[in-house]
Amino acid sequence: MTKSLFLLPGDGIGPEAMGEVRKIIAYMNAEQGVGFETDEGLVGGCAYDAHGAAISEGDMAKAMNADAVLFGAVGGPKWDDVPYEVRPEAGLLRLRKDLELFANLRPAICYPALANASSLKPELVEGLDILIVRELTGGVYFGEPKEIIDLGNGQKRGIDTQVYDTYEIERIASVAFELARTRKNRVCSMEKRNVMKSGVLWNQVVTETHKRAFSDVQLEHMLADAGGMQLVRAPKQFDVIVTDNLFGDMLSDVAAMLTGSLGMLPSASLGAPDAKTGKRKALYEPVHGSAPDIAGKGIANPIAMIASFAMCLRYSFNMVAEAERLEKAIANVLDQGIRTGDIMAEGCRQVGTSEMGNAILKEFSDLSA
Ligand SMILES: NC(=O)c1ccc[n+]([C@@H]2O[C@H](COP(=O)([O-])OP(=O)(O)OC[C@H]3O[C@@H](n4cnc5c(N)ncnc54)[C@H](O)[C@@H]3O)[C@@H](O)[C@H]2O)c1
Ligand SMILES: CC(C)[C@H](C(=O)O)[C@@H](O)C(=O)O
Ligand SMILES: [Mg+2]
Repeated sequence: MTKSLFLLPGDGIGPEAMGEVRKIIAYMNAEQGVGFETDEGLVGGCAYDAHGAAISEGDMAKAMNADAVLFGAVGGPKWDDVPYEVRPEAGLLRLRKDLELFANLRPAICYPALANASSLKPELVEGLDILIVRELTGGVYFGEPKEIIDLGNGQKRGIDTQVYDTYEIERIASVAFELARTRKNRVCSMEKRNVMKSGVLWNQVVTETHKRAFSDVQLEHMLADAGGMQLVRAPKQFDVIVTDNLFGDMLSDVAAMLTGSLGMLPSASLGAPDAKTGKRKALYEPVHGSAPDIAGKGIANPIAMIASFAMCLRYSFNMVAEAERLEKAIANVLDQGIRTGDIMAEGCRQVGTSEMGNAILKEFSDLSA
């Protein structure tokens, strides 16, 4: 079986974090004979600089044909004034939409050694293990019309449209219920049915999907604003949270801070399994952005990117033991008190991006021996 990986490091700290994953891939090929075949392309601002588009057609085709895409981050102030259609973020949105990556899995795990790094009291986050399942190809991100119109009276109107069809809600709810069965068997669905028609439909379809095929899973509904509050009040009450594209974006950044830093949160963006082969298209992306404030300094935390690669091993290549070993390597390095600046604490040793990557690779290779 081929194992093709298409790497899109992107902008800002994206290439810095991806460099650490590249080392792990090289190690797995050289020492474990895994046989990953890698190729690389441009996405985001760097693609705009090279081709005038946030991703070229050639790189889109490569992403489409790869077994898995590894994505770094895009964006930055350099491209603040480029036309909206070709802004860096458009490259990521096109990848998600064209590859039909409707299910974005964002696990928020608080590693024991980092309970003190969260902005919340340690007892609230110790042992935290929640999974946000974010709908990724619908909602207000892609709904039409999406425009700014001139009203002709000195006023303009900005329009975004929140749209969800039954099948979109059904398939993301099914993913959440299936994943809950492998965890604590609980799903909390978040929408705003008190204000939004799409929220009313979301609530109905999740309820019906549950009744039809997943009644063994415990289901709860919560208004998304209250859900945000509960996430910081008592986050451990949740197991799996399923929500729409925009609420999922915001709630996952909130969840990131429960784990200590945005630099800790990985994600997997998955499509539906192919009817014939069972294979699903997939892109693995840290939740954080290009972090322009620290880009180029060699101090970014590469853990979100490395943990995204662990998700790739698990979901795209069924290399579950290797994924667990890589996650254990991350936990061990944190236990040793090795920290990048964003999760630095008293008594720990502060390191840069590549030193953190090297420490994780060493643990990974020790655990593999
Ligand atoms: N997936 C993506 O490519 C993605 C995601 C979010 C934002 N963005 C883009 O990134 C740019 C910057 O956005 P932003 O500043 O709102 O969000 P950001 O995630 O880039 O940064 C927010 C804060 O978190 C810190 N941070 C983020 N990742 C870190 C890491 N790995 N290690 C240490 N610190 C880290 C940053 O230094 C910054 O202070 C924007 O252009 C935005 O559109 C891209
Ligand atoms: C960069 C941006 C398009 C993206 C999103 O809004 O989905 C990011 O914030 C994320 O969380 O993945
Ligand atoms: Mg976001």
